[in-house]
Amino acid sequence: MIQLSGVTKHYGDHKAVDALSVLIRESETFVLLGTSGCGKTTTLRMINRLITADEGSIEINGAPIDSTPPEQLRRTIGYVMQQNGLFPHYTVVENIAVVPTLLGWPKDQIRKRALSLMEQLHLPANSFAHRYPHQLSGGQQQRVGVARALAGNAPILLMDEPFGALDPVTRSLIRKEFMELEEISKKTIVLVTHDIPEAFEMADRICLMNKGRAEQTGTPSELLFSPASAFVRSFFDADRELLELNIVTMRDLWPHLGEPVSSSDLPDSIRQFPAATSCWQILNWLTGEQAAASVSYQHDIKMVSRANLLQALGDYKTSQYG
Ligand SMILES: Nc1ncnc2c1ncn2[C@@H]1O[C@H](COP(=O)(O)OP(=O)(O)OP(=O)(O)O)[C@@H](O)[C@H]1O
Repeated sequence: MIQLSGVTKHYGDHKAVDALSVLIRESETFVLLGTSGCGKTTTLRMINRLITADEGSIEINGAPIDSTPPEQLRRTIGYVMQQNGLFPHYTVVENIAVVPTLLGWPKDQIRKRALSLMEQLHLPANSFAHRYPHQLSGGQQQRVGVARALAGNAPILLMDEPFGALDPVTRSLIRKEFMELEEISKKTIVLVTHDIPEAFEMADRICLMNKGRAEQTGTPSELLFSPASAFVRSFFDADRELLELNIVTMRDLWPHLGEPVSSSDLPDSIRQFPAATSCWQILNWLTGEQAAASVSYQHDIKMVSRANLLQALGDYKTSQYG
């Protein structure tokens, strides 16, 4: 758990972060979202003491961060930088090994950990282990950056626009691979991004920042459907339809769909989706030859066509936005 209370940072007369209070829960992915210059990176870097707050306090599991020397604190907090921040004269393995080495792990344990991370991050050791950062593509460098941040098994991971420098295809691929890593699910992750779809895809909760302040903190669904201010509402306007399709699941639409059917009435060929499936995924399936899909929830099954899905989505949105 990370608690920021009334945290403020000035640069000269400019308040980069202004009395920010947020509680980041254990094992959640918490996204700091906002336009350029709103104070996201400054906030992130205050958590691992790369920047010192002028006012307010930051606690990790109830202990003020300034009660631990910065170097020691940073060994318990992984950090992925925007431009990977790899050491240019270290090989891939040496870069990944930095924190475990500082932690005094035995050599073979370090090597084993580095090789296992390389495998998980799709960097085969036989071709990548001894390369230097300049011999890697941007996507590969970013994978090494992630591996390095994970290597020491830190319970907290800070990520500053980790996929920001990549092209959209690589970006979405690496993001997906990252989210599938098993060890990620147990970590408390604080991620900085200005990319709204990325925030929605990754976040358990989002803090939308504006001029150093938190405009609203909540789940993606809360921010989208129950904006706390005109700023929050307009921030999502350009992406609203796509976000809605991605965020609303068949479970949400369940009361707005037709009556359940008996499984014996279903054609053999019909594809069945779980209720956690998003509207976007079902609509993509229904764009082909498919006229209908079925959705299961608890012990019931319902049929959906494109038309009744869109109708149910319209009803759901009316009930949410009012
Ligand atoms: N070292 C510094 N000296 C002076 N001003 C700074 C410094 N670092 C950041 N700032 C200013 O503080 C504000 C917040 O910067 P910060 O990097 O936290 O924003 P951000 O939301 O992360 O932006 P971006 O998405 O562009 O990285 C900006 O106005 C920036 O110009």
